[in-house]
Amino acid sequence: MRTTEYLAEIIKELERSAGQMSDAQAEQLADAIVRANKIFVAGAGRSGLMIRAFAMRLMHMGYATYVVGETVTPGLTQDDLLIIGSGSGETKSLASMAAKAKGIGAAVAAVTIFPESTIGGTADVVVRLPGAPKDKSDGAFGTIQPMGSLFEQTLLLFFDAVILRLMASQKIGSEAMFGQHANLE
Ligand SMILES: O=C([C@H](O)CO)[C@H](O)[C@H](O)COP(=O)(O)O
Repeated sequence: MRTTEYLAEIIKELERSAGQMSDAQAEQLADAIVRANKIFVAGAGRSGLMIRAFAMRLMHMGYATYVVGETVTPGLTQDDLLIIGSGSGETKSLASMAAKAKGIGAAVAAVTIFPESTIGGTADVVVRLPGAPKDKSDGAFGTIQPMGSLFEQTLLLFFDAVILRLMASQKIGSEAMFGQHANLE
């Protein structure tokens, strides 16, 4: 296939994925974000890149948002929310982070392919997204893409949809958000 044909196939996969998501689960995540004092996000590898993009938009909206592991990230408290993006739901560092956050009394949200995973089972709010886990992308999960690519793309688009949902409910527009954007870049 040509590159543009692969791209068309990826877009078809994403359209199929969109039809498999739950609005009720998305609402639970949006509610948890609005209720939280501070929001922490965590993810490994490519899933981590996608959740960092989400953190930036939450910051643009005025939410106190931190990426776990950054030098300036403060401590988590019981009034806070930890959002983890993990396709497998089994990434060890994230599973232990979720357990620690629960021990502190914070709310934990997981966005994952597998709600029954270790991280999904620990979380208070679970959003299931379609996709193939990184070690089993053999066609059985309806994707031609390698490893966790479909999940990771879906994660980015899902988070952008959550941002639009929050912008509407909190009545915050793009111009106000741009006012929060980094001016030292
Ligand atoms: O980077 C990744 C890999 O490229 C899969 O496509 C994963 O996102 C990373 O290994 C984290 O895995 P999950 O926690 O299962 O998302």
